[in-house]
Amino acid sequence: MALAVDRHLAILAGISLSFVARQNNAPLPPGPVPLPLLGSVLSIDAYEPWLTYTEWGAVYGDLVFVRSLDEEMVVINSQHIAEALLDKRSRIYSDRPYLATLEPYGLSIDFGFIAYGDEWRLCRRLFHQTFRPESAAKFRPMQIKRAREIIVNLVDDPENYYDHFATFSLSVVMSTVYDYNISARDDPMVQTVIKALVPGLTVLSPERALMLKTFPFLLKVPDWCWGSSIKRSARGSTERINEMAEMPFRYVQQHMADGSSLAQSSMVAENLQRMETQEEAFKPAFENALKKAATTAIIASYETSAATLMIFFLAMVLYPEVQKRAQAEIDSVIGKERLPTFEDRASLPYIEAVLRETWRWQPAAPLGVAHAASSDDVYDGYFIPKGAIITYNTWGITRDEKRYPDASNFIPERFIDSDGALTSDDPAQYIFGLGRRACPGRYNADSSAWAAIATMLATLDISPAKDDQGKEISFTPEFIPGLVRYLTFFVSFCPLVTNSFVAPGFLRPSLAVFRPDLTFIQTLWIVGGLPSFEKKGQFAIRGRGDIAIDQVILASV
Ligand code: HEM
Repeated sequence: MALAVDRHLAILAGISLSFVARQNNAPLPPGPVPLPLLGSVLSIDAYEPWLTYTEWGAVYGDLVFVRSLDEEMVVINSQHIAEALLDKRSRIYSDRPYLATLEPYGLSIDFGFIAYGDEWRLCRRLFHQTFRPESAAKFRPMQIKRAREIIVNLVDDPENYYDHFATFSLSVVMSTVYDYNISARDDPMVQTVIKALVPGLTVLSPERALMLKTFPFLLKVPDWCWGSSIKRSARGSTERINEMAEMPFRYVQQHMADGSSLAQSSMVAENLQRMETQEEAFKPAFENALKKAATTAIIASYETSAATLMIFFLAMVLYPEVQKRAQAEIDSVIGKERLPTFEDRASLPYIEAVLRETWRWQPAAPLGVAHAASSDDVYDGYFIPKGAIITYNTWGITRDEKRYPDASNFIPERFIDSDGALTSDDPAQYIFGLGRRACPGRYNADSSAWAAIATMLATLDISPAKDDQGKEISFTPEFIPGLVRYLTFFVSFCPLVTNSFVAPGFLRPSLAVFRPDLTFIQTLWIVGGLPSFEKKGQFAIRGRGDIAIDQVILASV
């Protein structure tokens, strides 16, 4: 009943907003001709909007103007223009689009989605101190240790590979931010995170964002009144998210108060020590920003890192010759007596090329995170209006056939020149976004992905599973759309019995709230038509030899 009411209100909201007339007559970038009221909303591929934007790029060029209902959007289809606007004019292009649901549901704790301003600046500065390249390097031994734990978990429980990738993402970030070691099963801190994010994010959707934007009074109606379900669910979500932010924070404070050596080198501990020397008046704002930066790290890293490892797994199954070549490089450079460490990285160019191709082939965030123009601008003769959503089509860049011939295939060799050295083209330069809002966790993300990929290649053979007759089970990879894109049949359904942060199946419809390029109509389409989660294919994982697996197990104890 509540859902039906919400949907009706959402439709009303959409219609009323679409009557808002645009006053500006200045020339805009070329783009599809909008329908009255609806704009181009019905022409955009609801599952994979980046495909539509890429097609429009071929027709209209690298800068495309799109109107969807009341929203104005500029799609950037080339790295060159992205650099020119997001980076060189970052003063104008560093804001985020307004999402009416963020604040009421407690999700403004994620500074990745808040407006460009002083609070964002402080959060980002705190975050950067821990995650900038020089500081991030000190976490590498921990990342290697965690990567080896993936192998132990995979050998122990190969079916739930997704959970092991999720546990890896979470264990790396919890160590970095709180110096907290998560336990293998039923960890209380992980349960708190799950409790906060599963229901918290599931109740969110662009429908509600649009509804609250149009009918903000819904947050004020008394509890007994019709339409109050939004207010109550918002309140519950905020409470759970606050607990998720507070619990690990208190853990660090307690260890510091006990004088324990634990938590001395984490992001939170280091900054709490710094805070001691600050003026009293500044301390509350500083502590608040620190909590935001810490919680953002958890939210931002978990999904992206796990999704990347799934893409790598898929590539190894579909391209066995790549897997063999990568293993041969490890065997010849490192041998079979020990496992890869970061000291080996420079001597393993093919592994590096595999990582680059993993970033490029199926980018985890195909449209990045939308920016917003904070003032009017003119670029290359085109007018970009203040408030326009600026969508950077990362996917389109990865599919540029001039730069990446045979772009839909996984070919690490494209990053190796004729002398066997790496080329200067590194997709990490664009898949993490650009400008002042570019991903500040990218060095950590890059090291985590390298550690996991190199360790898995050194120790495991990954192949398609076989049926009872010994025939390989064929499958067609399917993805769940969202801010982060996931393979469907990898998805495990039961996050609460393991340490995985939250199953992507639960998260998907809700995270769409952070995709302001998706309107509520598209979201209904997606939510109504999510592919089933039945496992359509399963992978076989085998150790590459007892020595390697033994080493992993010993090293991770
Ligand atoms: C596979 C890994 C990852 C990918 C592909 C990725 C990608 C991105 C992208 C595309 C953005 C938006 C950039 C923009 O607005 O232009 C972003 C933002 C962000 N990422 Fe990542 N990310 C990854 C991992 C991580 C990790 C591990 C962390 C933290 C440890 C992290 C923290 C953040 C934060 C805090 C923001 C918001 C920045 C801001 O708004 O100022 N990310 N990421």
